[in-house]
Amino acid sequence: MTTVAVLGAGRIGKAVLAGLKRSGWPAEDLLATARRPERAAALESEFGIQVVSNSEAVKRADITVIAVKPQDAEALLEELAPSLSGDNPVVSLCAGLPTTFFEKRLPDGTPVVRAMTNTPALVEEAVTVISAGKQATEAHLRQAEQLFQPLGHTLHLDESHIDAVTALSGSGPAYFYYLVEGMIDAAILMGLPRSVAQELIVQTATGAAAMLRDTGEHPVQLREAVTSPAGTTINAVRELERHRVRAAILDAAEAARDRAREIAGEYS
Ligand SMILES: NC(=O)C1=CN([C@@H]2O[C@H](COP(=O)(O)OP(=O)(O)OC[C@H]3O[C@@H](n4cnc5c(N)ncnc54)[C@H](OP(=O)(O)O)[C@@H]3O)[C@@H](O)[C@H]2O)C=CC1
Ligand SMILES: O=C(O)[C@@H]1CCC=N1
Repeated sequence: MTTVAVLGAGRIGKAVLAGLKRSGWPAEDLLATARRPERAAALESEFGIQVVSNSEAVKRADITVIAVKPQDAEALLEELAPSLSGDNPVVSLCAGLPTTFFEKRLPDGTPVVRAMTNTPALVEEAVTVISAGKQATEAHLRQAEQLFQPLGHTLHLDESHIDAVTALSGSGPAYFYYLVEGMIDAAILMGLPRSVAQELIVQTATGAAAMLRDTGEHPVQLREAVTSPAGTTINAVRELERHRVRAAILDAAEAARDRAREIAGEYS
């Protein structure tokens, strides 16, 4: 079996480990790293896997997943480079950092795959996009895909799209939570008890998401089905338009995309 090492098993790294375990990956073929001993101990007890040093992890792994924050990647790569052979693929989850960032710092020929997933990975509802760096072949992409399949959906896209993907699906859950928070506030404003407000809005969000997924209809059609002539919904839609919510969403996504580009510039 392929040995997978997850370097920096925080929120996203843990989601990858959990997915692999759910898919039946043997615990003895999974390795993780952490920089604090208490985190290492927690990972060992939660997953029943070995937590080792970064250099030992890459020496033993057939495929290495980098799941540290972008600002921690440079130091990590300095530590790793002497222990990597250049044959085994490295999969980066770091927002903003291009595959060239890794290719420059790792031994010549190291195949690098860039991936962007999202936190619904924790409930097997992620969407992960993977892109090949210069030395990554179709076989490396398939290997990377195996890691993300247990987390939800996986798509392949050219790396030129990954900053946009980061801004949309990577950050996207936060935008939906923000909308849900606003709707819960509206329920409180109108006097509903907080416990009812939460249930009402979370189930409305879940139901609307299930309709989008299961009917295959365009969101406009689904919205029209809710919006009765001279009814209540159109009054709300008018307010959303008056407050330029759609323009705000476009601007917000572009701002996230631009931050991803800025990160690339900061750590080129
Ligand atoms: N959160 C999200 O929704 C998404 C995040 N990403 C990307 O995934 C990556 C991880 O994000 P996230 O999981 O949220 O971040 P976390 O901070 O939760 O996890 C990163 C982990 O890496 C550890 N770490 C840092 N440096 C080292 C090192 N040298 N050796 C071992 N461990 C180290 C950190 O340790 P410590 O606990 O000591 O800080 C931390 O536990 C980021 O690059 C991010 O851009 C991608 C998609 C979605
Ligand atoms: O906010 C971030 O930088 C990370 C990347 C995508 C989602 N969270």
